Amino acid sequence: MTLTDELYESVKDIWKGYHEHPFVRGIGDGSLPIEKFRFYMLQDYLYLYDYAKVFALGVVKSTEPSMIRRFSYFVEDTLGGEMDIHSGYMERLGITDEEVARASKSLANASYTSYMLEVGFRGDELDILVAILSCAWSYAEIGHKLAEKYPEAVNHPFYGEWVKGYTSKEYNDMNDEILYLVNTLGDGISRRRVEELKEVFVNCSRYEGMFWDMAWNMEM
Ligand SMILES: Cc1ncc(CO)c(N)n1
Repeated sequence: MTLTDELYESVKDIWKGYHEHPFVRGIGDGSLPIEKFRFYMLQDYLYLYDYAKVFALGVVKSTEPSMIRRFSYFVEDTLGGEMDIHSGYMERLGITDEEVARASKSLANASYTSYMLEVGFRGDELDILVAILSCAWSYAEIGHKLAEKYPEAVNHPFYGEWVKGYTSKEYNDMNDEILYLVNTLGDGISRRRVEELKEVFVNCSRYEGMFWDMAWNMEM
């Protein structure tokens, strides 16, 4: 069993909850009220700046030139790739730069990003990749399952772009690369280390669940 198989095993019940979540299902069948999505988009936009910073901590913590470059590329891929999905929606939803500048993170968002940053400051490259993995991998899985369960979801006039973004080759390539790096760096680590990484993975997965609840309830 690879490290990522083992990590997956420890969160599969939590992840099942994402696929049944009313917010996620609402994106799939197009029934999600726009105001909830607007709330989510702004929060997720703020989230992604910190997510990029977690990758940036990987630049700081890495010693191998190839890893420094990988992390730097992930920073750029987040700010310039994934955030393109957001920019399109921000415009359509009328969320201006001023509104972003004035906005503050919800408690769930602030807790989640603080936790990931703390793992990044405290840990090494592998901790950083595992903290990131539950985000990247669960969104790839959500995109994939939505496209499978709701074949029309990608054509939805509003939510289609979101589903397309997270089922795109670029997004999935990045996730595959993180999976590969976790298994490579994690090859031969001690049981104790595996347990530490599982704790990070489970905590981040629980935070993902809180983020979906926060979005659905528009809860600051
Ligand atoms: C909260 C959250 N988790 C994961 C992703 C995917 O990167 C995202 N955009 N937002």
